[in-house]
Amino acid sequence: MADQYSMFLTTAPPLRRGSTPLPVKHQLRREEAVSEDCDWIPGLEEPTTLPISDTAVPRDESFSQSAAAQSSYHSHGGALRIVLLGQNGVGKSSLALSLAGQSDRSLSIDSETQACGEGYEYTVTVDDEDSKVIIFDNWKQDLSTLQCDVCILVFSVTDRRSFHRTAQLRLLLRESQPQTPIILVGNKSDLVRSREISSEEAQSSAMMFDCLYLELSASLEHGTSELLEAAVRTARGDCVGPGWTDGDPGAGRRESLTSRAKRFLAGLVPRSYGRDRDRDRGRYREMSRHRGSKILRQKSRSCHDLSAL
Ligand SMILES: Nc1nc2c(ncn2[C@@H]2O[C@H](COP(=O)(O)OP(=O)(O)OP(=O)(O)O)[C@@H](O)[C@H]2O)c(=O)[nH]1
Repeated sequence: MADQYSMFLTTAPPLRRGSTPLPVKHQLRREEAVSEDCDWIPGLEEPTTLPISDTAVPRDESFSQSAAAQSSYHSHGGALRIVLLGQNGVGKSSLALSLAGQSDRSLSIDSETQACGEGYEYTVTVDDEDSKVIIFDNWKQDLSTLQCDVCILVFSVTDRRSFHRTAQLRLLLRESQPQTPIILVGNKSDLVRSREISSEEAQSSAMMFDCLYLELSASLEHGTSELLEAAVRTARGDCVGPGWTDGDPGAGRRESLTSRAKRFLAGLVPRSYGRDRDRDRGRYREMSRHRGSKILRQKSRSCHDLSAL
């Protein structure tokens, strides 16, 4: 009995002060515990207490270790490396193929990535500038060793779990790859009836993580050219933030946390509220000018113009 007790003492984990922040992996587990509809990804449950930079990275089918090349784009002849990450079945492969069909270059498989059975290399022209691009749709390396110029996190708008998965991936990336720019992509926008994630929800989420959100359909090739352009600009370092629009003079500047928070809150208010209020005010002024305020004071009983009530 005494031996058992001493064994317990030697193997028990060290006590953690309440004020000590939990490792990200544990935070994610806690998040799962309080979330009703977010299933935990089995690959993240591997028993380990090592820091995330060592082992605590997702290991689903897209994340198994491999000896594939992992050098930065500088050692890839200046090619911009774009990686697609996301839950299985969200359409990463379809998207990679669709992106490959979006430029006027001849598609070819890069010799190095061909050996890994993944990756498409081609040249694309964005903003009158040619760029060599390599797209990986099935990154098989440890996430902490990921070296790319932009990371596209893909979820399916018809699958809430895949949306939560991108949130988990964003946390892991921010932890291990804080400099890697991220673009959030909601795929399968063509499946309107089975949609589970609204554009507003995804947009708000993207704002909180300071990344661009794009919605598209890889099957219909709708929105994929916009994604390719945004990915190339981001990879080049031409900042494409959440508030970025084509030709925006503010492009390249980082938005302050305050204005991001404001826009996030604005996204939570029903969009029609402000519009309708302004429209009604405008209508009131218009009517006052043409018909006189006397008419407005008479409340209409007509069902055709409820705004007069
Ligand atoms: N309706 C619709 N279906 C899509 C779209 N994109 C992909 N799919 C379908 O979703 C399924 C999964 O697509 P994949 O491209 O294999 O998804 P993946 O993320 O690469 O999956 P894994 O290789 O398992 O990681 C396929 O049946 C595709 O045809 C889309 O935009 N709309």
